[in-house]
Amino acid sequence: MHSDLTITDVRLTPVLVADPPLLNTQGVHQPYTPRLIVELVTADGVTGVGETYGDTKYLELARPFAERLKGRRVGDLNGLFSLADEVAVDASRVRDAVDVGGLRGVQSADKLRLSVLSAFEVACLDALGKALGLPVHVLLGGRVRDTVEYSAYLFYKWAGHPEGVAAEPDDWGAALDPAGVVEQARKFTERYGFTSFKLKGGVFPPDEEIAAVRALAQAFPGHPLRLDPNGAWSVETSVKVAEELGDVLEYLEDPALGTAAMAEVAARTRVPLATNMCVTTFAEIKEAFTRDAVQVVLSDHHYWGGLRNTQHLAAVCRTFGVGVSMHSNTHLGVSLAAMTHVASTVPNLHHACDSHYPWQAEDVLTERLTFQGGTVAVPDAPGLGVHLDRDRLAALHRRWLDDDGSLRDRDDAAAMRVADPGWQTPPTPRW
Ligand SMILES: O=C([O-])C(=O)C[C@H](O)[C@@H](O)C(=O)[O-]
Ligand SMILES: [Mg+2]
Repeated sequence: MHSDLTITDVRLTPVLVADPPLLNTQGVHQPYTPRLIVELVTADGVTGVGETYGDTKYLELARPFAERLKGRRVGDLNGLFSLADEVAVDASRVRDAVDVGGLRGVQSADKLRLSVLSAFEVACLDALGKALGLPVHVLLGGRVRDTVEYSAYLFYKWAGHPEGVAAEPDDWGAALDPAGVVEQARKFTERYGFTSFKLKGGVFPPDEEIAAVRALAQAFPGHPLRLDPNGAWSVETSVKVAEELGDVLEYLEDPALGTAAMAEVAARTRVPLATNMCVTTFAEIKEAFTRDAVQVVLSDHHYWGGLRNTQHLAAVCRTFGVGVSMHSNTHLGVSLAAMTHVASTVPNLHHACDSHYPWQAEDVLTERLTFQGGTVAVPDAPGLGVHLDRDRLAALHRRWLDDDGSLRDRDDAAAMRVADPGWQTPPTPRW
């Protein structure tokens, strides 16, 4: 085959995607969330697509990265890492604190770079797969399962965004107590067939969240349950919750903030601890694994630096007897396809992956990916196996263009201030 896989054009399309009023410990989701769609075009006219965070700090890096990509080949995946190193990160973008709108550990320049690189890596793999007539999972070594299991990602939520805020309505209703959480879980099972459940916690005092998980355990006996307060609890509170829910939890996710606190909790409970906050980079693995601070790492190909880095992470976890699964943040179908391809290739993936996708009624694809029995079938068409719907992409981009800038950077605390003007990001531990 003599196809010319040189990248001749790169298109960056920031979009704003409708998001329901989902609550977390920092605040509430904005009515629209920024995402970035990346397209690479090769000399032969093959287009590859990727997706990542769309906030300004990612766009700032994606633009120079895109310029540097032109003239390179889509198969040069290793070269992406040296290219990323060349892109300067504005120091003001890197704060020694948990991300204001993503709850995915401490921000660093490298993590920002990797979060951008990952979209280009996925787009390269998509283009390569299309050019070769092979699905992305084959380029990653081949799938070891035909379907990938996802869990129902339950959130406390309001019925709607605050009055006066422009937003798309949703049909999920409010969920602010145990009965509301169980009802939401039932909708998830009816609509998508999910059989395991994760509740986003850190929103209400721990006793209320314990009651919600107990109610889930009663409504869905024997089903895997997780609770994730995003580091909102002290070590003592974490241990207490672990004791009270030890008989029903598959794992407790990031009960306390940071490796030291997680190690202390882990030493005092038999409930496995999972994280997408204290192990978010390769550099954080050694200390966490040495201290036995976490038993499951939730990879996220966006900030771990792509699909191949996710496989590397899984191999490290396997070596150390640590479990692996996948974290998610608000995302569209391009990312769900990428997650599904890589998850299908990881032999040691024994927990259902997270996905926000059911919360996103909007997408940029001609055909949405579907969950059946809580699983997504691994696409076998060339590349990611998805196609962009240009009209939808243009409409979501138009929304981004029309925004006055207030929604272009996700900030859950700012969104909460619309309803509660005195709201500040709560200090941790909150309880
Ligand atoms: O597992 C997690 O920590 C997440 O999914 C982080 C997200 O930011 C979640 O808290 C959210 O969407 O509010
Ligand atoms: Mg989490």
